[in-house]
Formats: sequence, structure tokens, C-alpha cells
Amino acid sequence: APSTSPVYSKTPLLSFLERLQETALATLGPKDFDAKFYIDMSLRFPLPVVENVFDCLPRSADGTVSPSDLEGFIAKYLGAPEEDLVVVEPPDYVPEPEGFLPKVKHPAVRAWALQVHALWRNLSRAVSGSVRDQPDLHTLLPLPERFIIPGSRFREVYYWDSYWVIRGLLASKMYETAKGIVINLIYLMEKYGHILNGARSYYTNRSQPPLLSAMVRAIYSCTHDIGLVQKTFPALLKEHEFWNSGIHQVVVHDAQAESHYLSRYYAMWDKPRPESSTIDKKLASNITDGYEKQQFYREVASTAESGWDFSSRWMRKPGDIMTLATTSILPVDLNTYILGMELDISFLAKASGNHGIADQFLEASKAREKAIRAIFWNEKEGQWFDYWLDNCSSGKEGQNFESGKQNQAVFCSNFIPLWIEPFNSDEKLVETVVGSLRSSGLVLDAGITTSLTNSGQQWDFPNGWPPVHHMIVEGLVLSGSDEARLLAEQIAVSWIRTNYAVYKKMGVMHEKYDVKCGDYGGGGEYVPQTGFGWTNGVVLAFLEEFGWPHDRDIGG
Ligand SMILES: OC[C@H]1O[C@H](O[C@H]2O[C@H](CO)[C@@H](O)[C@H](O)[C@H]2O)[C@H](O)[C@@H](O)[C@@H]1O
Repeated sequence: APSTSPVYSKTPLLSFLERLQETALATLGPKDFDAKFYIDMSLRFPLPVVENVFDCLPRSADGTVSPSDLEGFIAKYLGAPEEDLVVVEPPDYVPEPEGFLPKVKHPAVRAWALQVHALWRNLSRAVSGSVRDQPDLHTLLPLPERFIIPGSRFREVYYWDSYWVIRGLLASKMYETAKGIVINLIYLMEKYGHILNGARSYYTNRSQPPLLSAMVRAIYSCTHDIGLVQKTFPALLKEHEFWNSGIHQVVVHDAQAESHYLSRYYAMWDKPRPESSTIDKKLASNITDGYEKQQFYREVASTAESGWDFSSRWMRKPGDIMTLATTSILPVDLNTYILGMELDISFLAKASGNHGIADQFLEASKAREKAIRAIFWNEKEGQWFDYWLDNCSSGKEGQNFESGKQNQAVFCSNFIPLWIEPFNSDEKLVETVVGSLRSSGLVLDAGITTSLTNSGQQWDFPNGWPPVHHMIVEGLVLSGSDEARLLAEQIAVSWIRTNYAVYKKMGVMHEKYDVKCGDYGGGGEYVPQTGFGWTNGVVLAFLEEFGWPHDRDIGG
């Protein structure tokens, strides 16, 4: 049966660059090969001209081109990925902003924090004039404002990364740069109807964890810029609709026959991800049935939408990537973000004097809070579990809740609801969750591990990720409980020490860390990346919250 779920169409440019990617792998071999590099190239001439020359390159019987012919072709007809971007000096950057991290007293930590702050200059970009004038020649999308990239192979804006970039920029007092990022995300929302995974044409088929409202609220609480709130409002409403309609919405009826409306990840794509096309095709090469193949590709893209690509969390058989089933899972964290979105919209509407919308979204948040308690919360285990759906593509008809369908494996996402007010203000619940987090096995000497399963995927043991550390630590702090704050500080201190030790050893900030060894993280489909937007943001946010006294050892 053909897939009936929505699918975006692929542009001719992407199809061509995918062919180039395949040829490059066949010709140059797997050593140092990064599939994304080729899809990030731009054309120096119109596509028909470039494609015609490419098709006429001499090929051997197995279809490969000689390395020198391929390199000659690339040099003449294609632009290197970074040529799409201009390195720009952020106008609101100063080497030591007034009021910067007042609680950081330790000289070595302060010096390092200033170096991390200075990294915003290395990661600041705008799109080149050519991307704006001839968008058809580029996969990079023509964003209107300057932006901060994560770093290394991630040369474009990423959606959920931007939240922690913004939190760091706020600690760095770079308010205008932070606002520019939000304006860019609004542009994507207006143009595509949802905020893309990243600002490339190959990311149009999916979103990422939705945190626009959290970004706006964070900026508003530092700047009181109500103009920005008003500008963002239509995008916030559209985003809420995107996650609460169509294929993203699922109904679950509880034992009292009450219906709960929850959301899931579901990419509008059933082909290999263009940025990893060679990898996806190889993975799917043993699937002979056409529909099953499409379904596998959809699960892969939906997992990328979750931001956790890849993890045993999404696999029916933990460790076996062929069993990805992300569209059959109601994720705790996604629904937590949407609850946060509803509360943020209500708060921001009130701040703009729009009491009708404020009330409407407060109501929506109450329904979702109830749904999260009913479907995800497990009193005995003291955490919130993802929920397995029956195998179906439409969530509209509804499914009956069965407690056995909670996925009781331990993931750090099981503690993300603590980030949001209705949960972190519930004293009894916080006490239970603090206890279960402490005994979960997730809190290690160098940080919080993503899961307890070593699958070789990057969103699993022993990797710890900056965004998760921040949400859990901030949730514990917001609870106001002394015990929770102690745990929060313990986690933040060990995470900062890990980041510092690796920086001292290698001179760079990493995308993720191995929290078993206190080293940089690995696994997954690309080599360890440095830069790094959200890592820097979380370090600065933690140092702002907890400071670093003179007499606290930093190690390294
Ligand atoms: O190229 C493979 C995948 O890379 C991205 O995912 C990872 O990096 C992102 C940027 O830091 C981050 O947002 C995500 O959580 C990481 O897993 C990209 O987002 C994926 O869509 C892409 O397939």
C-alpha cells in the first residue's frame, strides 16, 4: 500500500546534490566522507548547465568517475559549503560586558567563561548576497537577519539549538543578536507553515522540538521588548496549530473515558534524508517491500524531528536502528514543550493586553497538564514515561490507555516535565522525582547520561547533552526546594568541570560529552563536532545561575 501520509516534494537541486553525494562516496571512498558536505554545496551556474556537465563526465563500468575528474568538476561548477555564508561581527558583542557573570569569582573559570563568550564571534554568520539573489542555486535558505550557527558541519541555524544559544546570548548581554534569531525563525514559520529543523531546503519536511515561545519569553524577561512579543505572536499561534492538528495529534482515552489530546513527531517525508542520503539508503538496502522502505525512511526523518537522532528510545528493539518507530510513540518531552508553549503564549498574551488569548491558552495548558499526568506519569517509578501507540498512521480515532504501554526504560527525557511550572511547583511531586532521578543511574560523575543503553547511537549512554542538562537543572532550581537545588548544583558543577577539562585539553567546546569518562562524546553517524552553540549557551547560563567561588576546584 502506498503511504497516505503527507510528503513534501524534493527540489531538483536536492536530487542533483544527492547524486553528487553518491558519486563522491563511490569515487573518494568512505574515509573522511561526510554526506552533508555535498548537499551543502551551491551551484556556480544554473542547474541544467551543471547537471549536463556532471552527466557527461567519463564513467567506468561501475558508474564511478575518476577522482581528478570529480575534483575538477567540483572546483569549477560548485561552491564550497561555507561560501554561502558571511562571517559577521555581532554589533552587540564586547569582550567583557558590564554585569557579566557576577558570581564567577574564580580567576581561571572567569578567564574561560570570557573565552566561551568570545566564541559568539566565531559562530556569527549572515547569508551571502548570492543566497539572497539566486536562492535556486543554494540549499541554504535566505534568512533575513544575522544568526549563530552550532559550528563545524552545522553551518546553518538549527531550531531547538537556538533556545540555548539565546540563553547564552542573554548571559552575554547580546540582546540584539538574540532577537535576530527569533526574527529568522518567524520568517521560516511564515514561509513554510512550521519552523524547520534547520535553515536548509532539505529540512523543510520536518520541524524540531518547538521552543520558539520559550525563546521569546526568555528574551522578554531580560528586555521587556513587547514589540518583539507582538511580532512573534502570529507565528506562536501557527506553531501551536501545527503541533495540534493533522498527523501530529493523537487522542488517547483514559479509563474514565476522558479524551486526552497529545502530540507526536511525524516528518512529512518518506525518502532518505538528503543530508544523509547515502547512509539511509545503505540502512534500508535490505528492505525489499516499497511501502516498508518508505515507512522506514519516515521513521528516520521523524526521529531527526525529535532532535534525538538517534537513540534506543525510538527503537522497538533497543539497539536495532531498523526497528525505529518514532511515529508510534507519544514523547514526554515534546508534550512538555507544548505545555510550556501554552503557558508562554498565555503569559505573553497577558503582557500584550490580550486577555482572551491568555485565558484560552491557560485552559489549553490545563488540559495538557492533565493529559501528561494521565498518560505519562508513573507514580510508582516517580517519573514520566513515553507512551507506545498502537500501530496506526492516523491518531484521530483515538486509542484506549493501557499502563503497560508506558515505555519504562530509563531516559533523561523522563525527567524533562520538571522544567515546566505546574510540575516544578508541586512540592510532593518534586520530592518524588528528585528521589527517582538520584537513583535512576542517569546521574554520573561527569554529568547526566542520556540513557542506560549503549547502542552506539549518539543520543544514548554514555553521552550527555547540553540541552537536557539545562532543562533538568533549571527545573530543579525553579522548584524552590533546597534538596532539588543541591542536586541541580551538583549536576551543573560536574557538567561545567567536564566542559572545562575537555576545553583545556583540546581548546574547543564540543557538541556533547561522554559523561562516564568526562571526555568529548562520540557515536552516531558523524564525527564529534565542535563550536558549539548550545554547549556554550548552557555553560554561560549555568555560570550565571550558580557562579563559581574562588575556593571551588575546577579541575582540568
Ligand atoms: O546530519 C544528521 C542530523 O544532524 C542534526 O542532528 C544533530 O545536530 C543538530 C544540530 O546541533 C541537533 O539539533 C540535533 O539534536 C542533533 O541530533 C540534524 O538536526 C538532523 O536533522 C540531521 O539529520
